[in-house]
Amino acid sequence: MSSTPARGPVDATVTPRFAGPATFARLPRIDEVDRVDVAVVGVPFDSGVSYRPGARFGPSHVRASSRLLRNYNPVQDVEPFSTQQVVDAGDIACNPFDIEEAVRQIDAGARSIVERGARLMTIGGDHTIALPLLRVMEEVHGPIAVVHFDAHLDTWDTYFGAPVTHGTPFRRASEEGLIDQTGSMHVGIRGPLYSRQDLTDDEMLGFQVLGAHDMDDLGWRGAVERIRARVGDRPTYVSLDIDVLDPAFAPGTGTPEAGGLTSRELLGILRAFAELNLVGADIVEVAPAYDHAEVTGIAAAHAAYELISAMAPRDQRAERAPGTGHRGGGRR
Ligand SMILES: N=C(N)NCCCC(=O)O
Ligand SMILES: [Zn+2]
Ligand SMILES: [Zn+2]
Repeated sequence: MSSTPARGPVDATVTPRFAGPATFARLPRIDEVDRVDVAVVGVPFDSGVSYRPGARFGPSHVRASSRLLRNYNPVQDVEPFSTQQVVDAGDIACNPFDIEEAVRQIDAGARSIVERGARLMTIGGDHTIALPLLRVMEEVHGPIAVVHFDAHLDTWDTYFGAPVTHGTPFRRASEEGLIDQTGSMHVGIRGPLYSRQDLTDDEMLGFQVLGAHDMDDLGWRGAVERIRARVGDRPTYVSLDIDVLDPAFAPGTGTPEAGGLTSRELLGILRAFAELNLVGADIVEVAPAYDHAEVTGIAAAHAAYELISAMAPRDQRAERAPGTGHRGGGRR
C-alpha cells in the first residue's frame, strides 16, 4: 500500500450531506485519485430476474442512501476511508437486451478495475452479475470460497430454458470450477423450494446451508463460528443478496421471502469478516421501486460499509482514545 494519504469523503461540516457528489459515501471518483485499494462499482443490470424487475436502479439508490456514512467505524475500530483508498468507480454499462453480452461487459469492466490491484465492492443489479464477477475472482485467486447471503439458493439450473439468470449464478459458477467446493456456503436460506432435490443438487455443487431458521438457535455469533469453520483462511468472496434480510428490513427487492435476518444480525456477521481473507464482495437485488424511506438502500449502504471496513488493513487500525470508544474530531 502506498504512503500517500487516502482521500476520504467530502467534509460534511463544509458541504452538507444532501449536497455534493452523488458517489458512494461522497468518496472521490476513481479518476480523481492516483491509487485504488477498494473500488465501489455499480452494475445496473436486471434483465436476469424471474419476478419483480427494478434492480437496475439499485446502484444509484444505494449511493443516495450512503450519504450519511461517516469515517470512523466504532465496532470494527477502523477508519475504512483513511486506512485505504476507497473510490467510486462509476457504473459498468451493460446491454439490457442481451444477457450474454451484458455478462461479457461486466467481466471486462470488473477485470479492468481488479487489474489496478483494487478489491471490488460491487453494487447490483440482480444476482446474475455474480457469475461474471466470480469468473474474474477465480482468474486472480483460483477457485474461491463464497459466502453467499440470500433467501434463495440460486443454484437452480435454468428458467424458461435460460441458463444465465438471477436464480442460477452459483450452479454455473460451480460447474465452471470457480468456487472452492470445500469452503463455500449459503447463509439465510428460507422459503419454499421447487423440490427436495434442490437441496441435494445444491450440496453436490459444493455448498453448505445455514438457514435463516438456524439463526434462532445459533444467534449471529454462532453463525460467524460456522462460517469461520467453513471458509478458514481461504480467499473469500461475499455475495450478498439483500433479500437475505426480512422484508421488514428490506422491502425494496424483487423476490421477497418472509422470515429473514434482521439488519443487526447481518451487520454483526459482516463485522466479524475482518478476521477472514476477504478479497471482494457484491450486494445485489436492491430494487428501489419497492423501497420505502430508503430502508433497503440504507441497509445495503451499511452492509457495504461493514464489508469495506472488514477489508481495511488491520495493522493500521485507528488508535482507540482511552475510555471513549471512538476518536474525537472525525465529524465527516
Ligand atoms: N436471486 C434472487 N433474488 N432470486 C432468485 C429467485 C428465483 C426464483 O424465482 O425461483
Ligand atoms: Zn434472493
Ligand atoms: Zn440471489
